[in-house]
Amino acid sequence: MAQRVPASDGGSKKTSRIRVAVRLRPYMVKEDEKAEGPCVRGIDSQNLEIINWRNATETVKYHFDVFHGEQTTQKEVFLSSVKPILPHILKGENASVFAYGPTGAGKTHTMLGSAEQPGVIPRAVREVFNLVNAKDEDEGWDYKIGMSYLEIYNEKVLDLLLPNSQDLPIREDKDKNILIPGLTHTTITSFADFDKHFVPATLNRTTASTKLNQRSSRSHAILLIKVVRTQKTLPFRQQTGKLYLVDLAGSEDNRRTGNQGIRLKESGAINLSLFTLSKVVDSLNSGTSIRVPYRDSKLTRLLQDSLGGSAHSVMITNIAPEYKFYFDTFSALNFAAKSKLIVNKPFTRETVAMPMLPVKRAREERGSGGPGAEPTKKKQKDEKRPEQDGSSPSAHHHSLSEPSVMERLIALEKLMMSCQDKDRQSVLKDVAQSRREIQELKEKQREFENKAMLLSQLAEGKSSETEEPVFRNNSAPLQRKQSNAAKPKKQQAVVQPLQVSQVQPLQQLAVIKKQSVCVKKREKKLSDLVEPPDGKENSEISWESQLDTSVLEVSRQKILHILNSGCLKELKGLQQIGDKKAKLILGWREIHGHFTKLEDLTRVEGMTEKRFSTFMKRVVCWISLFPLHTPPPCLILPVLPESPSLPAHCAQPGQPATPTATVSHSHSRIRSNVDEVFAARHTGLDNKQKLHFGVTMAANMMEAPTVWQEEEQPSLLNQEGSLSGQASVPVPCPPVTGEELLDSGGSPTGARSPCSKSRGELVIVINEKLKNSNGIHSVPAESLSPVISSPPRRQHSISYPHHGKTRKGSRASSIGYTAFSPRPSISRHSSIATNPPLDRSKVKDYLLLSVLACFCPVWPINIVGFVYSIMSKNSLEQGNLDGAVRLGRVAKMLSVVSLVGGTIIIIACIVNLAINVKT
Ligand SMILES: Nc1ncnc2c1ncn2[C@@H]1O[C@H](COP(=O)(O)OP(=O)(O)OP(=O)(O)O)[C@@H](O)[C@H]1O
Repeated sequence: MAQRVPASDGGSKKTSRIRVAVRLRPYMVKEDEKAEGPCVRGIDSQNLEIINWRNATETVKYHFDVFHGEQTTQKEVFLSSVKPILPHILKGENASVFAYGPTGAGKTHTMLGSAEQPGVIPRAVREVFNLVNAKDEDEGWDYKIGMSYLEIYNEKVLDLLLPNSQDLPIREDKDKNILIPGLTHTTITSFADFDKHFVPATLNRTTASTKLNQRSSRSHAILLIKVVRTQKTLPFRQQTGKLYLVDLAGSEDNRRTGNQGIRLKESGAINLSLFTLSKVVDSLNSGTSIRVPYRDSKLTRLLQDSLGGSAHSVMITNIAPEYKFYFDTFSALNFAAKSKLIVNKPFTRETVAMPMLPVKRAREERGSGGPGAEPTKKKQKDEKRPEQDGSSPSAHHHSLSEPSVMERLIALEKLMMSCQDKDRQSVLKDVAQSRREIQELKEKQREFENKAMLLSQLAEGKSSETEEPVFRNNSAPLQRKQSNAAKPKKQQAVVQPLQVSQVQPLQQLAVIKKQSVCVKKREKKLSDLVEPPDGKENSEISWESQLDTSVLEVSRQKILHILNSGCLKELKGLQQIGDKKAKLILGWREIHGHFTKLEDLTRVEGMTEKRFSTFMKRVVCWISLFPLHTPPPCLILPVLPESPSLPAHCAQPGQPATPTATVSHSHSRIRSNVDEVFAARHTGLDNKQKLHFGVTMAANMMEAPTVWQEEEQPSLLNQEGSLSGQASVPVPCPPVTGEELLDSGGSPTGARSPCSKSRGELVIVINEKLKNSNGIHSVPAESLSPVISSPPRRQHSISYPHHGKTRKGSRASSIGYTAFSPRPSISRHSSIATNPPLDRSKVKDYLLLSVLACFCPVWPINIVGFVYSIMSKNSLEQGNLDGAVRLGRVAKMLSVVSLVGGTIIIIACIVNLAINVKT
């Protein structure tokens, strides 16, 4: 969550008055200067005077922060007015520079300038890069710079980086931060990079010629430069500073501009927004007004932060010396004079990029039915305390956990996460190497934790039985066995982030379920837990407790990852997140930086606690079952010492014996990669039931192995933590049948229908090739149940019992996508898998054809065709290729019909005419 850290000076809360500079442009026509002389002139570097229109023998004097005379260069303006505020944005504070003044007074010249005389914008951006580059590496911060560019034209917010963009909405979050969901934000790495994006975007800005300015800006342009700096080490603080560079459109007297038609309309919008700006300034100055009318125009809404907000602001008021501009100049100076009284309250926007410790602890606390919110808060405070004083026992935990180790682990984890994108060969190498390193680090970490526990026990005088260590061990049960000889209660230690990594999915699934819950779960059905039949939502505990914390944590981190780095489309792919919410999330990110924890989502507009909890239920379940960025769902088959039989409570009356595969192994773990698992055929299932079906089956798959763990707790590891000897691998039947599924209440006895009678059939595809870098062997598919087939890798097998055939498609890793599909339905999933992505080049443009058709006398068919072709074009621009193709087809059809029909009509007319002429 973004925090407001007061930008303090010497401990006192800092306020910053808007700095107002006035710049007088030189005469454009030298003759004017000679003929009438200027109506305004500078007295010194801060004062100027203008002729009093009531009495021409008097002048009115003004005092500003800076006065730039006609001879002032662009560089001087930048150095004295703009450069001083730029360092603030590197500290997570906001800054804004806006040019104000009548049309033709030199605002664009000041802000943009020319190639020979670059203005504030290029100089400021270059300076930001200079400041970042000058930062010492040893300071320990990473800097990232990005840009957005928009214009407000006729009260529409348009993205200048995305030509032909639509009007974008302006939103405000709970913390009064203004955000524009959907606005393009581009990362820039150098000034040249900035130039590459900025120059063409500037050409997109609406300009036109008026009587007073050859190239008059018809819109307000706002360039946003965002600097995000992230600490390289724990606690990975992240500060986001924004620089707004605003070139306002000039106020216009339409009697003099000669505006008509569209120019007049533009002028009306410009004047109205500037009038609102002046009302805002008035109301801020009066100090009594209850409501500052920021919302009365888009301009003031966007500048809300800079006027009476949190930015360090500089206003450059441009004025012209000519008499014809007298009243504009006079009112601009009055506006500037009252603006300088506005006081802003800058603060640093700070987030923490990575959670320091696993969240599991919080859940454990809740699960223990213990303290409510207050004690939890207290605990959190306690956890923070060691950083400050380091005197409490828990301080030992922190100090002994050695940030450097944590950092290395996290770095390794990152490496492995990023490995997904690399070539598989190099990935395997990296992973193997990383695994070795992780193992070493884990050992080291464990040592520290043991010491930490010891110290804490000594300090608090409690036995290890009752003590709960700060770090929990979520490592795989097989590894834990080693140290579990004495079976201390919940003796858990080690490093959560590691288990997010790609190399660990099997362990994650192996510990998918707490042992005590697994049997109950068979009887109760997970579907009930995900969403109970009465429609009421279970408390968070009831569903979260069904998943292992490590899996839960991984899922949470995945969601967090998507929330923090996902594009609009990816966000929309999350359950419960529609277009609007995705945009709001993007906007929230814009303002606050990263989501530090999932609960931050509730701070996004419209995301109530209830919605959040539903969102979590669905998404966490799906992701935990089908990780998106990890390899396809894997199933760990439990390894038992000697052909163990299924525990009595797991045997189902009337159910065929659980098929068992016997495998000989001399390696540490037996691991079956269930390449893709899915169900087919859900006649009569609605979406909700399909969701239950998917979740239930997958959860059962993961649950099944732990059933045996409960009773047997087999210890197959030798000293090196590896397994030897013969092992039997029981492979469960699909644990939930279609009938069970439809009967969402479930049988109280937990008895299940035989697989053969099920309406939904689970097909497990075992990847025969699996023999991964770990030396882990797959379970041979032949030795498994008949329902388990072994198609080549990356093939998906769906069995339709009533068709008596199996359909195969190349649906590699598609389960992951299903987990993110807006409506998780298996049928949809299937369609995603079978429809290859459309090639953009295949979408044809029928605009010309439909325009031609418009000349045919078959109205309104041709007009409809024309409309369709435009819609197709729009869809293409919005990335909806499918829609574009469909609309294009209709457009083509209508246009062809129009052309053919029109041609026939024309020919008929000509023939008719010819006959008439003859007769
Ligand atoms: N300080 C200056 N020195 C030299 N030329 C200037 C200066 N200021 C403005 N000009 C020139 O005056 C003309 C009008 O300036 P500019 O377009 O920047 O005005 P503006 O305030 O942005 O007008 P509008 O609001 O209509 O866009 C331009 O040709 C510009 O080059």
